[in-house]
Amino acid sequence: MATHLRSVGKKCTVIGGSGFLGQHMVEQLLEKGYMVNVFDIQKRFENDRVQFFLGDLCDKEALLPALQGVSVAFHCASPAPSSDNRELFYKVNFMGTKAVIEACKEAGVQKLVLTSSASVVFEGTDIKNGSEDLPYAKNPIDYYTETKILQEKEVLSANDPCNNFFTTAIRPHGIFGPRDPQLVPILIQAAKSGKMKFIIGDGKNLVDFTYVENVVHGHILAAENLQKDSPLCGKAFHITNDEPVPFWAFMSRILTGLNYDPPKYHIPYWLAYYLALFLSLVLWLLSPLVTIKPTFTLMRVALAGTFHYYSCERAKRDMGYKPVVSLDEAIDRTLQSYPHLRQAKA
Ligand SMILES: NC(=O)c1ccc[n+]([C@@H]2O[C@H](COP(=O)([O-])OP(=O)(O)OC[C@H]3O[C@@H](n4cnc5c(N)ncnc54)[C@H](O)[C@@H]3O)[C@@H](O)[C@H]2O)c1
Ligand SMILES: CC(C)CCC[C@@H](C)[C@H]1CC[C@H]2C3=C(CC[C@]12C)[C@@]1(C)CC[C@H](O)[C@@H](C(=O)O)[C@@H]1CC3
Repeated sequence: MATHLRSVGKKCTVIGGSGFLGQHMVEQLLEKGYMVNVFDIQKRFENDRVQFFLGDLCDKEALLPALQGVSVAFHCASPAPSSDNRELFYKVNFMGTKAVIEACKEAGVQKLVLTSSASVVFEGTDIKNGSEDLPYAKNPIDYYTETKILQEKEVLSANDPCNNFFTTAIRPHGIFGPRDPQLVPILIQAAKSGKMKFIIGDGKNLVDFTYVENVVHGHILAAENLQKDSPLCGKAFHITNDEPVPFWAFMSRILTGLNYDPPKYHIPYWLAYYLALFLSLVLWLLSPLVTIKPTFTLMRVALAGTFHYYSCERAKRDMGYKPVVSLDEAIDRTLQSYPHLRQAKA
């Protein structure tokens, strides 16, 4: 109730509001009484209560109309990690984020909440209950992560209380839920083509998978607690389900829930890693002739074979965060939302 009263009459803009996370953000913000603008390069849904602004976030002039009269901007736009396009990541995540910051300041937006990623500290080695104090990855595992680091640094250093401009970053990890175009669809595609037979490593590595509604909840709490002298100013926060789970148990639960066999043969982590490295070299050599998107990338193998779970104590302490949907419930809801990916029983 208190949250609802505080949010009445608030106007916000969701940059990237047509995306997976963005659409869920829009739905919950509307439910909480916010007036919502969406700025995105594409329009992917219809809603009379939302004002759409189509454009590229790299263009400050295009952003300005979407930010007029707005007190909070949520920036959750990014090229898809699978696009593997170095120039595009740099242009949108780094240069584009600079344009977002400039446009927010020019339009008089007071709060900017960035969707960063817990992967900004991940280098392919184990992280157990990692806090936000871990250093940024010195050797980020892919271009996407490299530019998420640049982006987060840019947003956090733009925090400027003297000019009434406050910034914060949310670092989710492994977002999943209805309409996710990435995790479940890629997994099922791999299963359909017979590539999900192997468990990389011993299968005991714990990781975070975070239900999209919890991620949205974290963003809204961040916006509502971001103000002068608050501990959120210029800081990053992990938002997770706070229930780390073995990577392969989670994958198996999704696969069996959609009637696919779970992987059962183990291959050593080092073997999968060198195979993915060899594959990426071959694809790089072939790249002038043909473009192939491999299922097993170095990033995916590293994520599948190591521990990577994070503490969300800082978010609990500074913004009163607590997951609103448990992992069990989240998996059930997600499975129910993909009837078209379910394999008919033989
Ligand atoms: N999905 C995950 O597991 C995950 C985990 C951690 C962090 N994140 C971050 O969360 C955010 C949202 O991710 P998502 O999974 O919803 O991705 P998504 O691809 O579904 O949505 C991204 C949106 O950004 C828009 N966009 C891309 N380039 C743009 C541009 N130049 N101008 C305007 N709009 C543009 C796209 O059209 C799309 O609607 C991203 O910043 C991503 O880095 C995602
Ligand atoms: C070995 C396979 C074929 C497993 C297939 C599942 C993968 C497609 C997903 C498992 C973990 C996912 C993940 C991401 C993408 C999809 C997976 C690799 C991210 C890299 C997407 C971008 C986010 O910023 C990352 C984050 O920090 O949360 C994701 C990490 C997990």
